[in-house]
Amino acid sequence: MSVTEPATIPVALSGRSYEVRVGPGLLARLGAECGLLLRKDSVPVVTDANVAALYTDAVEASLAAVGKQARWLVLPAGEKTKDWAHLAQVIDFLLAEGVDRGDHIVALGGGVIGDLTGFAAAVLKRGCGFVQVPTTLLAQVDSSVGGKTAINVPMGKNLVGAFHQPGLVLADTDVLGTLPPRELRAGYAEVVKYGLIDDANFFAWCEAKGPALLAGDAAARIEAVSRSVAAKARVVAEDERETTGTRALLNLGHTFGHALEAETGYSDTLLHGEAVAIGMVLAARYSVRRGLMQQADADRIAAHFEACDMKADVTELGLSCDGRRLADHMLHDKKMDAGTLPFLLMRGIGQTFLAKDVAIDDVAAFLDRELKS
Ligand SMILES: NC(=O)c1ccc[n+]([C@@H]2O[C@H](COP(=O)([O-])OP(=O)(O)OC[C@H]3O[C@@H](n4cnc5c(N)ncnc54)[C@H](O)[C@@H]3O)[C@@H](O)[C@H]2O)c1
Ligand SMILES: O=C(O)C(=O)C[C@@H](O)[C@H](O)[C@H](O)COP(=O)(O)O
Ligand SMILES: [Zn+2]
Repeated sequence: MSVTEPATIPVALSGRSYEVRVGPGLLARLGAECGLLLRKDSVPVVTDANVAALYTDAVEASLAAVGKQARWLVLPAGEKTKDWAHLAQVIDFLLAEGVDRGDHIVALGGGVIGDLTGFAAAVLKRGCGFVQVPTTLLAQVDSSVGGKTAINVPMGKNLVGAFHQPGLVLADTDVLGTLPPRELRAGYAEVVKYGLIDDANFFAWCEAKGPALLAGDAAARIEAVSRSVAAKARVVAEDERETTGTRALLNLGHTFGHALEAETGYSDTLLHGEAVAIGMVLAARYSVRRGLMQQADADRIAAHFEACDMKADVTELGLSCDGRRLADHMLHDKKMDAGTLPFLLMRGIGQTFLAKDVAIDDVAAFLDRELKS
């Protein structure tokens, strides 16, 4: 077991603050770290089949160490699990387990398990507690923090959900060691996002350390997760429910990205983080088209993803649709407001802002050119 102490990052919300603990060895201490949040002898744990195959024993041992027993619900892995049918399955499981409103359940897995279990916790008896134990880079740097929970529906991504904050987040950076390289890269896109939003120094850090992080550098992983969580915690503390526009900054690349995910059917063809990476490059290029950003900055972003062996260009997806079709997907975006769609654009690296004067027809024309170039 590692002796390195975890970093503790508070998410300061009025009256309901919680901690995100980041570091190696946390999974082995799950039971102890949760402490009084776990009130009963049995602890419902929702996970997916890949994670269960790797970490069942560690979780059971850590709970046994504090006299508790895990009760498992193991779901299929993948984005398609974030749907109505699996939501019903989680809720039926929690009801059968006799979960009360004051209890905490455990979401052990990536963003799919976290979003789904968090949403189930939000609606179970009008809200029970939950602990996020994120096991992907994406979930550690982004989805486990901030309380956005949701499922996908045929009309679009995350269209049914709730804001429901976890009671605790435990990000064990050791578990990233078993994550497939493709998933690691997808999660890394959301790390780079924080640099692009408002921290050019962090983007430069990504350029310097990203390849090492992806290759397995443990210190770089801990630093990336800690800095990303701190950045997200600051934004969420300022605008928990995305009402002032501050939290919308976290959506950089997502309007394009979610449209690409919809077009590829939420399949393994395109992971969320992969869509976000391409979406951020598109946002940068569209910002150049509007005369807001230097071409060199947009090129620098694409070059960084390419240096990390990631797709940066939408043409690499081989889509057969046109720009209008992608723009039509965007009309289901939750940022839509009285017929207009605010867009996250950039004046430079680390200078993202919410533009409210973007015409969807112009975006469709831009995408047409990008898809053909
Ligand atoms: N709520 C939010 O704020 C927020 C933020 C970003 C993304 N999201 C959502 O998160 C989802 C994507 O999450 P994700 O990228 O974590 O995908 P995921 O949950 O599907 O996990 C990716 C894959 O990695 C496997 N896996 C997980 N941990 C592992 C480990 N330690 N070792 C080996 N395999 C492991 C999983 O079984 C799965 O096959 C999307 O639905 C996205 O919309 C939500
Ligand atoms: O936490 C947020 O706020 C985000 O926007 C983080 C995103 O990375 C994440 O993908 C989120 O689920 C997207 O939110 P949505 O409101 O566009 O569904
Ligand atoms: Zn995202």
